[in-house]
Amino acid sequence: MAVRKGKISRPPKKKGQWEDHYTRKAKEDKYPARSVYKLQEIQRKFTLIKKGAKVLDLGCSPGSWLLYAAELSGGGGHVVGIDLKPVTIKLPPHAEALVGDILSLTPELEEAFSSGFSVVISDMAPATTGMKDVDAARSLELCDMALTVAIERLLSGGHFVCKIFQGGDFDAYVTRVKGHFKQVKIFKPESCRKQSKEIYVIGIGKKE
Ligand SMILES: C[S@@+](CC[C@H](N)C(=O)[O-])C[C@H]1O[C@@H](n2cnc3c(N)ncnc32)[C@H](O)[C@@H]1O
Repeated sequence: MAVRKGKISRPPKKKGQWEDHYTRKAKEDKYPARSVYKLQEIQRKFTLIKKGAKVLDLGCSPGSWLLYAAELSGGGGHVVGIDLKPVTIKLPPHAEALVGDILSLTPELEEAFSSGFSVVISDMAPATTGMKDVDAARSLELCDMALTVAIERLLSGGHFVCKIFQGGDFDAYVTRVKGHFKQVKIFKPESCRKQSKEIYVIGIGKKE
């Protein structure tokens, strides 16, 4: 490895190094991100989003889950997303994306989320540092907020999907989810990158 001016110089990344089958497929299928296939696998296994569903999508940018959830719920449904970043893709009329921070909701956002949802999905991810424990702790903070939002806004019998970076508090989080849902499943979609610590906690049937 060549060393210059005290810095380690790494071989340049090849163009498209992180492109894989799912990235290419997302482009072909006209979704803005490969993450759509994770929700698709979850949907194929658990059938959580039905026609007419009212869905809240936390961490929705760039909009793949939002678009897919809107396709599943159809025109009779409604999908609302929130993210720190705007969604710039064209959405169908029954889907909307709001900009905001789930960790400090403004009264306007509280209002937009006020009515009963049949499904709350969260693919939120913190900006990663590469430090496993820090990343897991930040992910957990987002997951706890997603669970709070789900408990407050889901209809009885509603479902919850939440991405989490596995860390020391993972089991305790799953226990918290179990307190509010009739069934809880842990699922790692095939389309998750193999090196990723992410996994999905799925709460089925919110308790009364
Ligand atoms: C993996 S991306 C979501 C991809 C999305 N599901 C899709 O399919 O297009 C994770 C998102 O979580 C968002 N996020 C992270 N922290 C957030 C917060 N505090 N409030 C809202 N969104 C947040 C990020 O801005 C990022 O866009």
